[in-house]
Amino acid sequence: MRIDVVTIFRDYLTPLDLSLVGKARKAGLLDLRVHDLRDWTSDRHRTVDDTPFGGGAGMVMRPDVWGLALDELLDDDAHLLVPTPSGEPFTQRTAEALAGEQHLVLACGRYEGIDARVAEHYRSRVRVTEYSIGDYVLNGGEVAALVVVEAVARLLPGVVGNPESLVEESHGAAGLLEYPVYTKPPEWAGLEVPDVLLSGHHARVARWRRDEALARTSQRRPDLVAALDVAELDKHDLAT
Ligand SMILES: OB(O)c1ccc2cc[nH]c2c1
Repeated sequence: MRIDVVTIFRDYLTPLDLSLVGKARKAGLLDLRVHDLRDWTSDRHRTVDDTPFGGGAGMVMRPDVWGLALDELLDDDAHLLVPTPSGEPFTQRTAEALAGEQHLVLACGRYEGIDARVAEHYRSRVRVTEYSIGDYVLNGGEVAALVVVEAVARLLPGVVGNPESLVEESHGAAGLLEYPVYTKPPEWAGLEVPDVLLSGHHARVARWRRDEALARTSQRRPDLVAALDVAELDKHDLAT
């Protein structure tokens, strides 16, 4: 997979040189390129923004500069992703779908956002998705780009050491939050590990984990309970 990220703050993306994503890049599992939008400017001040039509506070990112960048980076099979607080929710299902694609291009906005004609223009050429990572507002798209790249990259074959660890995560195929996890020591701060986890009885452990996942989901995310797919619970041995 190739991922291009376009930003005016390249240093925001340096965490992608680290840990699993960094190792995946070095191993050739992910071709990630970070670009400075200002490289497509031609004026002395390398200007990427201007005042908004219709008035109002702040500045808007210019479509002409973005157009030069995206014309160069987008090929026909690319998927243009534009982080924005006004986008559709980015979820684990979104990450799973994107992990099967060949080329993602992330356009990181700043200021009051990118001129709306950019997304409109490229919809005639490539898939364009404006997405939100949550109901809060950041100062730009770079953090959202970090979220998307990590959520997608970890699903690529070979990136996570043990693919089994992807199966029972929160928001997995069964749609549940993950059960609580424990490790040594068996007692800490006067708190003990649940006996069932020390029993060596795998069926009981699986049942306990299913029950805990359901309880946690009901308590913390009742909205997810409504969407639960019982068939999926059966598949993942999370049914009764
Ligand atoms: O909250 B966000 O994910 C987000 C995304 C893009 C821009 C551009 C200017 N502010 C932004 C916020």
